[in-house]
Amino acid sequence: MTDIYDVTIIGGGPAGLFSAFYSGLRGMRTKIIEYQPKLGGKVLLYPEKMIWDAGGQPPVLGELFAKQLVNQGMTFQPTVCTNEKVDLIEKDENQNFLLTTHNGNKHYSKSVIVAIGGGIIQPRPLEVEAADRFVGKTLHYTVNDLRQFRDKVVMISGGGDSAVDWAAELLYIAKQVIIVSRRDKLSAHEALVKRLESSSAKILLNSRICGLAGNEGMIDQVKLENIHSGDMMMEEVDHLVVNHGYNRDSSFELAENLSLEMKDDYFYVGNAQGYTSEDGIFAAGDILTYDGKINLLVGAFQDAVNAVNSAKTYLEPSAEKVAMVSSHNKAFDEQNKKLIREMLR
Ligand SMILES: Cc1cc2nc3c(=O)[nH]c(=O)nc-3n(C[C@H](O)[C@H](O)[C@H](O)COP(=O)(O)OP(=O)(O)OC[C@H]3O[C@@H](n4cnc5c(N)ncnc54)[C@H](O)[C@@H]3O)c2cc1C
Repeated sequence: MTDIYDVTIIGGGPAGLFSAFYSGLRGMRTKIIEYQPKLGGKVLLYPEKMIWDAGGQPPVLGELFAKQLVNQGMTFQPTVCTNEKVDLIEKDENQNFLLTTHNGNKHYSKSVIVAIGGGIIQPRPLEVEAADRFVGKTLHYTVNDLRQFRDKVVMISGGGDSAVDWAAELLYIAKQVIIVSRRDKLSAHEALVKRLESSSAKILLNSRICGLAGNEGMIDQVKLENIHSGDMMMEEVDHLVVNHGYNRDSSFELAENLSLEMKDDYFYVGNAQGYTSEDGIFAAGDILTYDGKINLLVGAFQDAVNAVNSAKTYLEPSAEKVAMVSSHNKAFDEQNKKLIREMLR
């Protein structure tokens, strides 16, 4: 038999996870569909970055923050389907949504929250022969553990914000930081670039990596080419962090009778209440755009609350437009009693 959920959230990043928490709070049967094997969204790309601006939260590493997001998202035990990419959204004759994923699975829902952020994100690989031999050991696309770089020579390839961020952070940890960029200047926050320029970091501009030498996953040397003169040079390196940006796939198909207003081929234009141009489809997080939209965690959380409240009133027009504050919610009665007893002990 077809199992029809009240709301199905596409994307298990901050917006999707907070939507799942909030829809549970509002008593809606909820499902999350996420393409990656793990929930957490883009935050999983910066596990070792300190997050300072999440609001009411002490500075926290991305890894822990993602874990906390997932725990909160699971409060009301939504159904979670990972490793599934939503490819097609349709409506059936009863006005229920039918979502088909890349592996042919079908999901039925009365409403949908699109929380796909920047889409499915994969780091752009280093285009150098046999680079795969080093991935996970000394060639990194995300930084999972800063301790491995202690007193090592670390090369960072890329000249954008993330690359410069990492170079600045590694100055305090690595023996030597080398930053390599094809551009003729680093294009990141001015203050950070100045800090790097006046530090011990070696900055190699107009250069690209054209070869890696080493054995059993351990890089010994990186071969570089000056993109103007063609001159070659070798650098002795222990670890290589590649930050060449990301490939994004934010595509899915809509049935002919459905439409979502889009901007720049990937933002869904909606409003601050999460409404999109299509009845019953709401959006939250980085995929949504409207005047005043903030593409940060705090923005994703606010969007999530609004999208859930809009989905709730779409399903039950007489429902409160806004949920009560969480401490007043019956769902937490037992836990509140327990926590207060523990505090008073
Ligand atoms: C390097 C970096 C550092 C950052 N630092 C900060 C910071 O310090 N503070 C801050 O507030 N913000 C920061 N941000 C921004 C913040 O991470 C984003 O605003 C936030 O992750 C947006 O959440 P989201 O849920 O909208 O999207 P995402 O986090 O992108 O999550 C979307 C999820 O949807 C999934 N998905 C996409 N398409 C499909 C599909 N068709 N089917 C199924 N699943 C799909 C994706 O796999 C992904 O898991 C940073 C971002 C980056 C890239």
